[in-house]
Amino acid sequence: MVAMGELWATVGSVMATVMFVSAIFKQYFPYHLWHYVERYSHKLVRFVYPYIEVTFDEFSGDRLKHSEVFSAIQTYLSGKASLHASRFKADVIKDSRSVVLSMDAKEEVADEFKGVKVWWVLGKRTPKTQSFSFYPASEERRYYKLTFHKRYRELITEAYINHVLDGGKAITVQNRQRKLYSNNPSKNWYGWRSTKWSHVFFEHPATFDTLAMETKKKEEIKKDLKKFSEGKEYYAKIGKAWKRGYLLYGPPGTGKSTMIAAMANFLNYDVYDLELTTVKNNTELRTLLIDTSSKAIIVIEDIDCSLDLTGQREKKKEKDGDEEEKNPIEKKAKEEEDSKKSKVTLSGLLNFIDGLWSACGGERIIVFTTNYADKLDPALIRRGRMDKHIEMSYCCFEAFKMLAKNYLDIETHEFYADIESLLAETNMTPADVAENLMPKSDEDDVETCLKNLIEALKAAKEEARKKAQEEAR
Ligand SMILES: Nc1ncnc2c1ncn2[C@@H]1O[C@H](COP(=O)(O)OP(=O)(O)OP(=O)(O)O)[C@@H](O)[C@H]1O
Ligand SMILES: [Mg+2]
Repeated sequence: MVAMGELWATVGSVMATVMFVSAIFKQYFPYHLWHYVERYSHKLVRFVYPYIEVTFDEFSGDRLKHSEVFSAIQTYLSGKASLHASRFKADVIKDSRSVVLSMDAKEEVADEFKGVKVWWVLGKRTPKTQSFSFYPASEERRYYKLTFHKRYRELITEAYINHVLDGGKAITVQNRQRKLYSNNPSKNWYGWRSTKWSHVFFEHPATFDTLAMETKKKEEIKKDLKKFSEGKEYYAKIGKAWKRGYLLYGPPGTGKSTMIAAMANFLNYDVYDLELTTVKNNTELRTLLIDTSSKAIIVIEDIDCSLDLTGQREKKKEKDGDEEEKNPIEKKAKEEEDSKKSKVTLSGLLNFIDGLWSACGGERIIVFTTNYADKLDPALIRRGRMDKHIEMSYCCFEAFKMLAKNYLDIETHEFYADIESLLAETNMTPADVAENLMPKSDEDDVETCLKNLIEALKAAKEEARKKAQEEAR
């Protein structure tokens, strides 16, 4: 197969030389005669060399932009190259833990599509311009050359090339190292605007398998997320921006942040952790939104604490104003402090969630978390903005069984009946249950851990009883 490709490549080069030589002769031929020579020489080339060649350059148009098509082909061929080629170039991905092999220059890789054979070669050319460049290495331009029989022109130029591009993009998404972004304060200490988001690699290990909650609820959320991520056409059909809002509410330690990590891992999305208090105003909030990518979860944690979004801001200001008039020095200091505070308003935030700009980019999930859902302005969490409200509750027996399976590798135990009845009578968060299930030393076995949990549950029950008694008095 390789030899075949090489043979035709040689024939191709001979033909190219013939064309080149004839181009030189062109100057010495009368025009009307040359016209015939050219026509017949092309016919001859097509007859002898029945193959079509298509090249895909590494840089598109302005040379500064990497061609997405070239990258997709490169990724697609990396799998094929590992099977056929003998010289590779290795690239490290996924935080140095895996290596992708791609074909080296001049190496040929054959592929087959619907029974039709095609050949790919990675080539390099150096432009013969004398222009000065700061980046000498970038002068070298790489390209992929695809060769196939002209009989299959339609199949290859349409179906096969689409197949390669889709395949390449799918592999890129799979290998993508996801990122966790956080918004930077609006100015850095030089006084000029710094970049809007900074990121680290997202490596939270939480998944829906490790998340303890009732199976029915968990499956419902997974189904909802899957439907959303596959709903591009549906959202377009109903004329809605492709985004979905989730409100996660519940006491501290019930797994709200863990759930966000599980969602991101489930969907393979990036996470943008938005700290609202450092956003200066509504305009900056919008700029941040525009700068988020698609396939992302935008998170605003503890929304009730982030800003005064309950409409109380104006009243407070008026009250403060009375005091400040009496004390001009303090007034200046207060003004300075106020200027540093976020001026994001409720309407700015609502606009962020479902204003016209919110549709830019698409495929985005917005998650709010709060410990007190009833403290929030109803406008902020009405359906349509926050489409799904999920209560993260205290640990139930079903959630406990999941934690025990994950932490202790057990499905059942003679203590389970006691634990079930204690959990039904006591409120304990999954975070506390998990903490008790963790062995504290090498000597701690399953039984010790479960006993620790039972003791903690009994203590919590006793405490709750005393508290209720005191309140009744
Ligand atoms: N439902 C759960 N399933 C598995 N682990 C959990 C769960 N809830 C809590 N945990 C464990 O408890 C720790 C704290 O949970 P997490 O940070 O998700 O709580 P939270 O609801 O976000 O709390 P807060 O309101 O204080 O932000 C996590 O590291 C996780 O290990
Ligand atoms: Mg949290």
